Amino acid sequence: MLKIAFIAHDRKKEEMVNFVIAYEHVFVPHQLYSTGTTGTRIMEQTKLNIHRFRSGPLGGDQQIGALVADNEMDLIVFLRDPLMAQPHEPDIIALLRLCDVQGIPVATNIATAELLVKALERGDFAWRELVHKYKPEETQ
Ligand SMILES: O=C(CO)COP(=O)(O)O
Repeated sequence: MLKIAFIAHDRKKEEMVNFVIAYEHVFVPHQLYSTGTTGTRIMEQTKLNIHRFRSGPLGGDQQIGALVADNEMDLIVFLRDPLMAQPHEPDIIALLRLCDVQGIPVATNIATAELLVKALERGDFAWRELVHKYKPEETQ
């Protein structure tokens, strides 16, 4: 079971919901997380159970970032709006930076999200199970 997070900016929420509906069967066995409003929208349209953090502007990206910092998160689908300024831009950059620090697969557009979910479906994320199994004591 992997930990997967969904985050979408407002003008990307419909795309996110459609994406999750299309691959609901792939996500079912995993532990799912999201920022506040994104999770609400997904849960309204699917049968998935998602742990919702705060809304992005209220710290949700940072809460997911905390799991990334501990190398706990396995996959993030973060559909960003590249054409709209966000009040919490520093939080967004911080989350993406931490993904790069830990080497966490993160999709910031739907094309990459599709490729990653197909990789997930094929079992290409088995290496993440090994990361958890052999995580050094001091980082647990
Ligand atoms: O702003 C967000 C990510 O930066 C998303 O937050 P919401 O899912 O609460 O809209």
